[in-house]
Amino acid sequence: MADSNGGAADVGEIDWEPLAAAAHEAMLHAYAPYSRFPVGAAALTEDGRIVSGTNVENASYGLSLCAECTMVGNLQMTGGGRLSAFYCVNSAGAVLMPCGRCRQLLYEFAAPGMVLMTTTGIRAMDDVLPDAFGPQHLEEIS
Ligand SMILES: O=c1ccn([C@H]2C[C@H](O)[C@@H](CO)O2)c(=O)[nH]1
Ligand SMILES: [Zn+2]
Repeated sequence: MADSNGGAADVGEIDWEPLAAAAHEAMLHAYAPYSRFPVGAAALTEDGRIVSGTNVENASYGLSLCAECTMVGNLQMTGGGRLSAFYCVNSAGAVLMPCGRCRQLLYEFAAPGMVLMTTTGIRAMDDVLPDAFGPQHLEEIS
C-alpha cells in the first residue's frame, strides 16, 4: 500500500478482513503437535500483496518456528518488500501478540508506519518494539 506519506499505510484504509481470512487459512496448515496451538499470521505488503505463514514445530522444541517466521520466508520467496499491516490468530480466531523474537523479525521488514492488530487494538510497530535494533545499527560501527 504505497502512497504519498512516505510509503506508510493509512491505518484507516487498511481492510483487515482479508488479512484475518488469510491468517485463518494459514493456521489450518499448522504443524503444532507439541503445543497443540496452531497459529496463522498474515501481512499486507506495501505493494498490496498478502503473505501468510503458520507455525512449524519440532521435536527439539526450541527449534520450532512461529507463524511469523514462515510468513517472512514466504514474503521473501514471493517478491519481498515491506510490510504495512500484520494480523495473527490462533485456532479459536483470537488475535495474538507476536512474541518478542517475532517482533524483531517483523521489524526487519516493516514499512514506515507499519501497524499490527493486537489484543490491545491497532498498534504501531515502533510501539510494540521500541528502541529496536535494526539494520541501521550495523552501520554505526564501521
Ligand atoms: O504469535 C505467535 C505466538 C505463538 N506462536 C506459536 C509458537 C508455538 O508453536 C505455539 C505455542 O507458543 O504458538 C506463533 O507462531 N506465533
Ligand atoms: Zn514468535
